[in-house]
Amino acid sequence: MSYQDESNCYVGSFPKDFSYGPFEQNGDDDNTSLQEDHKPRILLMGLRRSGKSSIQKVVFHKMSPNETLFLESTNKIVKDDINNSSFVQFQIWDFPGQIDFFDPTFDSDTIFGGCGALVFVIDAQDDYQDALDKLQQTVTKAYRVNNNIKFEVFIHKVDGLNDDYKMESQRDIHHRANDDLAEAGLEHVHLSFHLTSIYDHSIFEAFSKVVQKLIPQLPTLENLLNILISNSGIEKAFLFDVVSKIYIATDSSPVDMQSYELCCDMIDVVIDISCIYGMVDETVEINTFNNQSSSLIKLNNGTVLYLREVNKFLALVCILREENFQKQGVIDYNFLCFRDAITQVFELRNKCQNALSIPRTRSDSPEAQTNGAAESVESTSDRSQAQVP
Ligand SMILES: Nc1nc2c(ncn2[C@@H]2O[C@H](COP(=O)(O)OP(=O)(O)OP(=O)(O)O)[C@@H](O)[C@H]2O)c(=O)[nH]1
Repeated sequence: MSYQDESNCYVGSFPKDFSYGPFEQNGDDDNTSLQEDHKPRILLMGLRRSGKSSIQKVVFHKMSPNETLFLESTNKIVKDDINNSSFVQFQIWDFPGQIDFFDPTFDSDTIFGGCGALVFVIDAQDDYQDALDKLQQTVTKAYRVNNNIKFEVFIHKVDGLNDDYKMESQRDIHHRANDDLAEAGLEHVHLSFHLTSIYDHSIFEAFSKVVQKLIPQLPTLENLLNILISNSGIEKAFLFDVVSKIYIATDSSPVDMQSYELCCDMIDVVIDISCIYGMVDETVEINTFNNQSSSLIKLNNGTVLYLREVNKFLALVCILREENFQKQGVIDYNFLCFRDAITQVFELRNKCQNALSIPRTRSDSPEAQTNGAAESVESTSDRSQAQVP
């Protein structure tokens, strides 16, 4: 199903109210709350037409890859708030390709200061020398402001390349990008490289890895998954954010792309069936993916895919051998323990967030506003920088 920007339409398999909220949030919007501005930010940067907006729309707004052909060029920073009750909470800022760091109105302190990860997109189907120059400039500028930023390079549009050329490009880009950084005296800065395309699952996999680096609870989640699989005879388990299909954690065994794709497809199947045939009581809520949701698919190679809902936005998808599924009772019991543990992690996180937001809420009060100059300066400059000349 494709994306349509009309009311009452569906976003992929989901009713629109199941998505992350407004389709796009303009940086000029006065309603942008302080709290939103304090979420970790992922910046999408790269040359014009490298595919930044397409990535954001395909991964987070269920736009079909073919529809990205009609996307118009971005000419100002577009902020998109990715926010649900799961661990996936951040803002994505999509930058125009022609951004000029030397323009005096480009406030790099504000832009890079609150940034968690910077995704730099390189069009691998094009000559990438200019992109590499821009990458060096961008990393140098960003690192000077904030040395905690995770730098992620997406070698993008690899769908058009054969396997040999893909590997060759990756090696070449990796080499030249690191040489450029060394030249700038930044040899200690780590760049992570991902081969991506919006036409397959690679973009979801790459974004999963970016997002995971911004989840402080990741080691706990991985630990819980390790305990679950070792006690249940499971081969591989993914904890999915069902709206975006990015996995926010997996156990410590290596991820192979085919397993990930199978699990993604399973989520699509479950959501599609739930939305088409699920019991919908419109007076209560339209959500048919709920705590009753589970699914079992037996494959012809003796393995089983098993999905269980963890909460409204999270699902556990496991791959296991058919003979191990005979003890389903044990698996289900272990799953309930796992779900309880996840709930506790959530509660703890919410407590911490509430504790952090109390001083902020106080500073929003009228009397605090007269004294809280630093906070208000930050928010004002944040918005004024939403426009790029
Ligand atoms: N073959 C292929 N084309 C892609 C891919 N991703 C994006 N494109 C195409 O690349 C073109 C440019 O995409 P945009 O998302 O508008 O690029 P952008 O970087 O946001 O461009 P600006 O807003 O001008 O900075 C569109 O025609 C997309 O369909 C990909 O993975 N593979």
